Amino acid sequence: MKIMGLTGSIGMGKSTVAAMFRDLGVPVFDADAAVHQLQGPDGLLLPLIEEAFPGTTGPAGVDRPKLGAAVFGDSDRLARLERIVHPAVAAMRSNFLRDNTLAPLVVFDIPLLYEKGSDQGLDAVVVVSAPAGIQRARVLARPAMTTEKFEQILGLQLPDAEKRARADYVIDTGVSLEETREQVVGIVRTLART
Ligand SMILES: CC(C)(COP(=O)(O)OP(=O)(O)OC[C@H]1O[C@@H](n2cnc3c(N)ncnc32)[C@H](O)[C@@H]1O)[C@@H](O)C(=O)NCCC(=O)NCCS
Ligand SMILES: Nc1ncnc2c1ncn2[C@@H]1O[C@H](COP(=O)(O)OP(=O)(O)OP(=O)(O)O)[C@@H](O)[C@H]1O
Repeated sequence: MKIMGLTGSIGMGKSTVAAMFRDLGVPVFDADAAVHQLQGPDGLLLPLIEEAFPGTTGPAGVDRPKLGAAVFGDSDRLARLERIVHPAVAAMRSNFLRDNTLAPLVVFDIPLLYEKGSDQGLDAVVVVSAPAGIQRARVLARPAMTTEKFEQILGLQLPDAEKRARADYVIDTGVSLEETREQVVGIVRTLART
C-alpha cells in the first residue's frame, strides 16, 4: 500500500481535492474531521481537555473559539493541547490503515502536514496550490472571515511557495474543477503504476 499526504494552505482547495480522490475510490483519512470527532459531543478527549483547560468544554463538546483563545498565541498551552490531541489522532489513523489494508493507495489529508512534521513515513506528498489572489478571494468570501483573521492564519502556516518546493506533486486549483480533477486522476494513475 502507498500512503500519500495531502496538504495545502487555507483556501487552496484541499477539501475539494480530497473529495475528488474519494470519488476515484481512494480512501482518505481526514485529520481535521478526526479532531472534530474527538472534541465533539461525547468526544473521547473532553475530560482531558476540560482538566487542562477548565471551562472550554460543555455538552456540545469543545467550545472551539474559547479553546482557540486559550491556546493560540501561547506556545506552551498549544503544545499542551497538542500532547492531548495528537496521540488520539494517530490512533485513529492506525485504525484507518487497518480498515483499508487491501487498498493500493490511501490519502492522509493533513492541513498542517509540514508545519507539524507529519510528512515522515509517507510515500509522497501532494500540495494543492492556487495564485495568492484566488486564495484570498476564496477565503474572504467565507462567512465570518475578516482580512485580519485571514492574515493571522496565514502567519501560522508555512508559505505556499515552500510547500510547493517540498511537494512531490503540486495540484493547481487556480483552474477549472475539471482541469483539477484531471490532475488528480493523473496522480492516482502514476502511483498505481509505480
Ligand atoms: C484550538 C482549536 C479547538 C480551535 O479550533 P477552530 O475550529 O477555532 O480553528 P481551526 O482548527 O480551524 O484552526 C484555525 C487555524 O489555526 C491553525 N492551527 C490549528 N491548530 C494548530 C496547531 N496545533 N498549531 C499551529 N496552528 C494551528 C491552523 O492554521 C488553522 O487554519 C483547534 O484548532 C485544535 O484543537 N487544535 C489542536 C489540534 C491540532 O493540532 N489540529 C490541527 C492538526 S490535526
Ligand atoms: N479548480 C478548483 N479546485 C479546487 N477548488 C476550486 C477550484 N475552482 C474553484 N474552487 C472552489 O474553491 C473553494 C476551495 O475550498 P476548499 O474548502 O476545498 O479549500 P480548503 O483548502 O480545504 O480550505 P481550508 O484549508 O480553509 O479548509 C471551493 O469553494 C471550491 O469549489
